[in-house]
Amino acid sequence: MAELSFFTGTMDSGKSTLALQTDHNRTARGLHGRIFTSHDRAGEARLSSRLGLEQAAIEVDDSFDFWRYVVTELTAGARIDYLVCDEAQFYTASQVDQLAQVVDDLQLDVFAFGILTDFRSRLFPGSARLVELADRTHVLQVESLCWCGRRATHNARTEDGVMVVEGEVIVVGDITSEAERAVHAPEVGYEVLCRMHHRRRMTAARAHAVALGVDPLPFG
Ligand SMILES: Nc1ncnc2c1ncn2[C@@H]1O[C@H](COP(=O)(O)OP(=O)(O)O)[C@@H](O)[C@H]1O
Ligand SMILES: Cc1cn([C@H]2C[C@H](O)[C@@H](COP(=O)(O)O)O2)c(=O)[nH]c1=O
Repeated sequence: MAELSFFTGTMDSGKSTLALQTDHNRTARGLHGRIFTSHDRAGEARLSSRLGLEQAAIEVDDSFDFWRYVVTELTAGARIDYLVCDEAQFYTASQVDQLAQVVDDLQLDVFAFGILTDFRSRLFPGSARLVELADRTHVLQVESLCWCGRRATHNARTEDGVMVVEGEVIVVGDITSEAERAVHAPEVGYEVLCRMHHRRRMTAARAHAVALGVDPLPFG
């Protein structure tokens, strides 16, 4: 039986790497897949991993129809055994419904990868629909860590180094390392945090400033 599988984890937990590995292992066994992504950091129609692997992919915008795409390809004689769908948090709920239809009515496996919540700790619509519809939801095994050492569960956004909780939901960007932050805090960056430090808006830089006594605790 074909399945709709959803693999989720914070930013930098290895989802894109697993997406590329999933495709690689199936291609190596003679299966034929299609790779999809949306707003990848490497640019349009690319699926990239921080480990340096990158692949061409089909860009999914809001008007893209998975069901129509697959049916058109199969009707034209193409062979498709599975779909790999990265950055699935950016897909619309209807697109996730189309993926479920592809699984049920065409018996193709669908492997979807994405973060669950945005910088405000609200579910992305695509991820919410995946949790509702997936046959299996897997949380990635490689744990990202908060600066305090706890498991990171939340994605924080920073603007000029300061954590923000208001703004556009989609802003493509990357995790900023401590070393990068020390030299230059980018306009928009991301940092993974545990829930407590996300609630308290306590990024690594802020914790450092508090420890040095130059920043008050965020109470009141
Ligand atoms: N220099 C490095 N050496 C080893 N592993 C790394 C390095 N840089 C990133 N990683 C690992 O790469 C993974 C992030 O990969 P990626 O697939 O891009 O994540 P995601 O798609 O979840 O954001 C993490 O598991 C991280 O530990
Ligand atoms: C939290 C959050 C993230 N994004 C963007 C930032 C990145 O471009 C991607 C996540 O990619 P990854 O492969 O999982 O690292 O999503 C966003 O647009 N809005 C957010 O709230």
